[in-house]
Amino acid sequence: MLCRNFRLTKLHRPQGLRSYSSAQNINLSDIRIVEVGPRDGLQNEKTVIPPAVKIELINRLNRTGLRHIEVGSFVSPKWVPQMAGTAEILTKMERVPGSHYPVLVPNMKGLEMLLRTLEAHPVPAGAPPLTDEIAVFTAATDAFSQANTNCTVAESLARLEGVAQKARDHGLRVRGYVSVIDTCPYAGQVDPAQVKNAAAALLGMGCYEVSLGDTTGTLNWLKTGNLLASFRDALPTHKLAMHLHDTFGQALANIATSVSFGVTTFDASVGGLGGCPYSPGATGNVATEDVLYFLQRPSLPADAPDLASVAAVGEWISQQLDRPNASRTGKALAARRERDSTAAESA
Ligand SMILES: CC(C)(COP(=O)([O-])OP(=O)([O-])OC[C@H]1O[C@@H](n2cnc3c(N)ncnc32)[C@H](O)[C@@H]1OP(=O)([O-])[O-])[C@@H](O)C(=O)NCCC(=O)NCCSC(=O)C[C@@](C)(O)CC(=O)[O-]
Repeated sequence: MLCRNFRLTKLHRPQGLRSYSSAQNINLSDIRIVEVGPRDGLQNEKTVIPPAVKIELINRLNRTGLRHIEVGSFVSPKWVPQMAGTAEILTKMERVPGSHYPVLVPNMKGLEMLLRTLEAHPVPAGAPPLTDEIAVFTAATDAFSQANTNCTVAESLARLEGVAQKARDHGLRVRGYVSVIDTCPYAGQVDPAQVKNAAAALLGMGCYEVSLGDTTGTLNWLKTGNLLASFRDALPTHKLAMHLHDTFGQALANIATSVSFGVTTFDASVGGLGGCPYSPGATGNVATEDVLYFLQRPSLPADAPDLASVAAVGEWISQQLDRPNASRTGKALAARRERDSTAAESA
């Protein structure tokens, strides 16, 4: 079990840090998971996934206690075919009051498509909206931004400013992403100042939170610490989230470092689903099951997501996609379940 309060000692300070005033006591009950499996997890799959499977995935995730689930994208189906049909998913999936179901929007056309969907499907008074949140995304490098959205970072920020304004005018919350915070598959090592500038621009246009994407999964605990330390005094930590692909198996260590810097929101993907279509070789996000196991502690809040239920969803979706379960915790729990049931049968 992790101790309730996590503090880095002097011995563990990332190199180059003389003072560590941002290391602070974190109440682990404050940690929030944004489940991105239905969007980031599925967008890279090679075979077409029927909408019914995507809807069932979201419904099952709803029942685990996860309360923030990214459910799709209003992006060009020519660029990311797997995200076609997000409007249908929004209108057919179950919604839990108080939960958030963000969808990715790259431009005004995407936002208008979402607004038309909301208008065409009014919900009864008192029922939760189809969604109350969009996510906009940019990158730290022009090269990645061009590959992902066919424009430079400056052009994407100019485009997103109007999108964020209009979304907020329609009562939608806006979350932001910055991709390639450490290494860009096209431009190499990224200057932290580029990450900081992009994140500051997103916060400046009204994003309530910016999720920092280690798209290529190259961060380690020390680099994570140095990156977050470089943002001190420039970006409000409580408005930052970490979106950590687990390509090099470092995501949990990077979460531990991020927690010590006061970051309390982490994106994760059930079963470790995913990759990024514009980051060749990148694997999925850190698995939700692994994050829950990592954070588990003796007294969990009553409404915390349930690890066993999330692991069962990870098993189910891995079978649906005919792929190995990428969550180590998920695999360990499945093996334990099998062993217990064999023992029960032979008793
Ligand atoms: C941004 C564009 C559209 C620009 O793409 P473009 O080709 O420059 O767009 P355009 O404005 O020239 O339009 C071209 C065609 O796309 C259509 N179009 C235009 N906009 C839309 C829209 N919103 N929805 C549906 N269709 C759209 C438009 O109507 C037109 O259709 P046509 O006349 O040829 O039939 C494109 O590059 C795109 O969709 N990119 C999305 C890429 C994407 O989804 N990437 C993955 C998500 S980001 C990610 O995974 C990283 C993250 C967030 O997880 C964090 C991390 O890990 O780093």
